[in-house]
Amino acid sequence: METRDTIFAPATARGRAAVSIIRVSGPGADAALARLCGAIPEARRAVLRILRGPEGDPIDRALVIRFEAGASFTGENSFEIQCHGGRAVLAAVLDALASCPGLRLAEPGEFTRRALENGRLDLLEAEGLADLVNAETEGQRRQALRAMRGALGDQAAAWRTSLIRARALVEAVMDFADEEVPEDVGPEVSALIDQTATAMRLALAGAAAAERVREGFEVALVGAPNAGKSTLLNALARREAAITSATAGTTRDVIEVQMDLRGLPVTLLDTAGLRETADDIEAIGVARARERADAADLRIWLQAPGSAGIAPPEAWLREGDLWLGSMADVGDGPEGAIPVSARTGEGLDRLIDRIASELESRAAGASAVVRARHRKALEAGLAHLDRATLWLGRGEALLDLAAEELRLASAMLETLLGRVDAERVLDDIFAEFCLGK
Ligand SMILES: Nc1nc2c(c(=O)[nH]1)N(C=O)[C@@H](CNc1ccc(C(=O)N[C@@H](CCC(=O)O)C(=O)O)cc1)CN2
Ligand SMILES: Nc1nc2c(ncn2[C@@H]2O[C@H](COP(=O)(O)OP(=O)(O)OP(=O)(O)O)[C@@H](O)[C@H]2O)c(=O)[nH]1
Ligand SMILES: [Mg+2]
Repeated sequence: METRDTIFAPATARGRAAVSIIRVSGPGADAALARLCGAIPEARRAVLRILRGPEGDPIDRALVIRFEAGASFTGENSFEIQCHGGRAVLAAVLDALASCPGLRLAEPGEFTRRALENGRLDLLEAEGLADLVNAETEGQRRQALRAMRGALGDQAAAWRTSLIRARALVEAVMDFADEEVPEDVGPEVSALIDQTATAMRLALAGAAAAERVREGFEVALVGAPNAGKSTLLNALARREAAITSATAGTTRDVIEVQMDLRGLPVTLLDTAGLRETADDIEAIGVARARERADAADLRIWLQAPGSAGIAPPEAWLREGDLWLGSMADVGDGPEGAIPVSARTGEGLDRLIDRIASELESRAAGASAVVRARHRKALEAGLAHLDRATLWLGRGEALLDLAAEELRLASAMLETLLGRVDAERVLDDIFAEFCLGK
């Protein structure tokens, strides 16, 4: 086996902090540890040591934990330094590590990549781990934790087992083609394929919602100029994110504000007021407003009092979209619209409740298929299963084609689990990781 580099990196964010954690992993870990703090401590036990630089000069008094190969996050010999936070201490510890022979700074995600290569976790779990570190809301945290604990991996492994059995049965029939086949395996093969396909379809049905929870829902504020969209955005964001004015046509660019609505990640979009306009720049803004609102998960149409003529276009409001009577402090809005005043705060809580419960009901349908990569692998797998079923219905001469489709369907599940041609996806996935992860 090739000898690997020993890698190190801060595992905590840089900057002023009480404590910083630095990770070191690889065959040279023990030697580096001895150089930095003398005797090698017992494994998995926090010990307090004076860390020393290459000239023996003290750097810090820090906690050190050593992990042995086979019982560490990466699977390799490794150790952690929990030193005082702050730039100078961190820089000095990193310098001391860099001066150890064979040690180099890790690339983002490299510790997890080694954990994966050493079989400590699979690709789906590594992706879940990345999502957990990136999670900003409760909903994202819960979904990522499920993924990290193997939610989709367990299902995919079970589906793969069923498909391998189905293929073995088909191949047995092929091998016995000239002889008497012991029993009719057709019903069992069909049942295995149908059950697997049904379960995969169910998982796919929840993919869109799961991807939304991972990436965030988009909610667009739309309406005529001066309907109060930007003022409402600012009130919901609790900061002056957008310019507001009594001049119609103030907003041109789409303004995005990230929010946490009851644990769900939401990007709220403020858009240009919709109208026919001779102003070229405003017209671009209006086109962008239409485009983004159309693509958003939810549209909130604002209508100010006395603007009866500018109701939302029929085609616009889709199921779950909301219609607001804005500036409720000034006067009544149209019949059926939810009264809201960004000025007095009237109706804002109710509005947030309505948006949150609409998105919650969508998020409730989320499956473990949280990434486009997973969705595509399952879609491809299902297409192979459909073709397998087709060949199976065409008689014994085409059984080899069915067996091949079953093999390809299992291969898609292996891709999902990262067991085959993972290299290509690994670079993409680990590029999103933080340094030190
Ligand atoms: N200080 C510190 N905190 C941390 C981590 C870390 O590496 N260091 N983690 C890192 O991301 C997370 C915890 N995850 C970990 C996962 C596996 C192992 C580990 O040593 N696994 C061994 C032994 C398992 C056991 O004792 O049960 C193994 O899998 O063989 C350690 C941490 C979050 N908190
Ligand atoms: N009284 C009252 N005035 C409001 C309210 N919301 C907005 N306004 C006023 O209405 C005017 C237009 O508000 P904006 O938020 O800029 O309207 P907009 O929909 O973003 O307009 P465009 O960007 O031009 O499309 C401003 O003068 C706001 O102060 C409200 O709830 N009550
Ligand atoms: Mg505006």
